[in-house]
Amino acid sequence: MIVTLTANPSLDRTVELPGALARGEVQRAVAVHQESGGKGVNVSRALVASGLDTLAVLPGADSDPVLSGLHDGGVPFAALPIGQALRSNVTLTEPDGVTTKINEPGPELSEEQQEALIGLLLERSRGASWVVLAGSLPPGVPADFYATIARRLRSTPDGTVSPSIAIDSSGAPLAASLVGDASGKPDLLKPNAEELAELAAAAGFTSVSTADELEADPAKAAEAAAAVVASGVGAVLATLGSKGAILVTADGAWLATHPPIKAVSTVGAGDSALAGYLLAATQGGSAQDCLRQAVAHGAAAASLPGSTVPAVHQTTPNAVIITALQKDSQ
Ligand SMILES: Nc1ncnc2c1ncn2[C@@H]1O[C@H](COP(=O)(O)OP(=O)(O)O)[C@@H](O)[C@H]1O
Ligand SMILES: O=P(O)(O)OC[C@H]1O[C@](O)(COP(=O)(O)O)[C@@H](O)[C@@H]1O
Repeated sequence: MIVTLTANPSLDRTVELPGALARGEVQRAVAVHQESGGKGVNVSRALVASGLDTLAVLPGADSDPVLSGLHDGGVPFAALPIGQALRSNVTLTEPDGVTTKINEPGPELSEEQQEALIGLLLERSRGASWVVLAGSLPPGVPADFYATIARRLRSTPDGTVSPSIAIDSSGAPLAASLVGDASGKPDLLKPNAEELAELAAAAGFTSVSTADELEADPAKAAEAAAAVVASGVGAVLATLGSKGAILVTADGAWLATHPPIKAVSTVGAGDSALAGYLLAATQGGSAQDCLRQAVAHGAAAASLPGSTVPAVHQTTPNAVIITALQKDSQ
């Protein structure tokens, strides 16, 4: 089973615009899509779509629309009531595929609620193969929340095998995943190009590049990711938007590309890519198999409206081309 934690879930509203976004003008939406979202929630939704065993752990009341959506969508979840409504995030999509996202901060979690959420996750993660810690942290939660959880997941007093840990976040919580001893560091990090640029800087990679440069130059992205792996992370799956993704481990570095698609909405594409990776990993796939399925899932998600996640049969892994890269860090 793959357990996901979304500390800051959201009701994702995607508004399709008839043309380019016109600031300061009134525009009429062509269509609106609404989905339960947040990074871990999306990973669980994508895994359910492909028939995998998963559980989404999150805060929220049973009556909250995010939880009702999970219930209606057949996504198993365990929720901690927090006495506050979850947030709504809005995405504006333009016909040429450009998306603009506005993410709310979300409800504050008290120290007691944070501890209760960790307790719920630890209890429900027993026997899990992977635990995914994903998304931004709500107000009040310290940046090292994921590192603390990773340590606690790995301190199994009865000697049972602890799950592999994946982290997909941004900003301070992402940088905090590189700090401290090995027990707080993830087996897998899933940054996008912007987050890889932040991570590489945090890992002390001196020839830091911008997100645009990393997307345009996969070899450079692999160098940046190798610096992150050298700091004690098991593997880095860095997604590079329409350029595909790279995977860097201690054993090698690879680039995966997919033939061009018509991008409809990229919301949830990164989360779908992570789900594709985990799908292949739990089926015993090699590093290259995992990367291939990640990019197949990401491309399929980007071609679907709103934050719709693809099932594996909607993906085209055979169309993905894998190339080996040099991964020498500085
Ligand atoms: N415009 C696009 N065309 C084709 N594939 C895309 C596009 N945008 C995203 N993808 C796919 O989705 C994956 C994740 O997208 P990316 O934008 O890098 O992540 P995130 O959603 O986390 O910011 C990419 O690796 C790629 O497979
Ligand atoms: O927690 P954050 O960083 O605010 O991100 C949450 C948002 O990201 C999403 O999970 C989509 O993520 P990706 O586009 O990176 O796959 C949305 O469902 C959600 O609204």
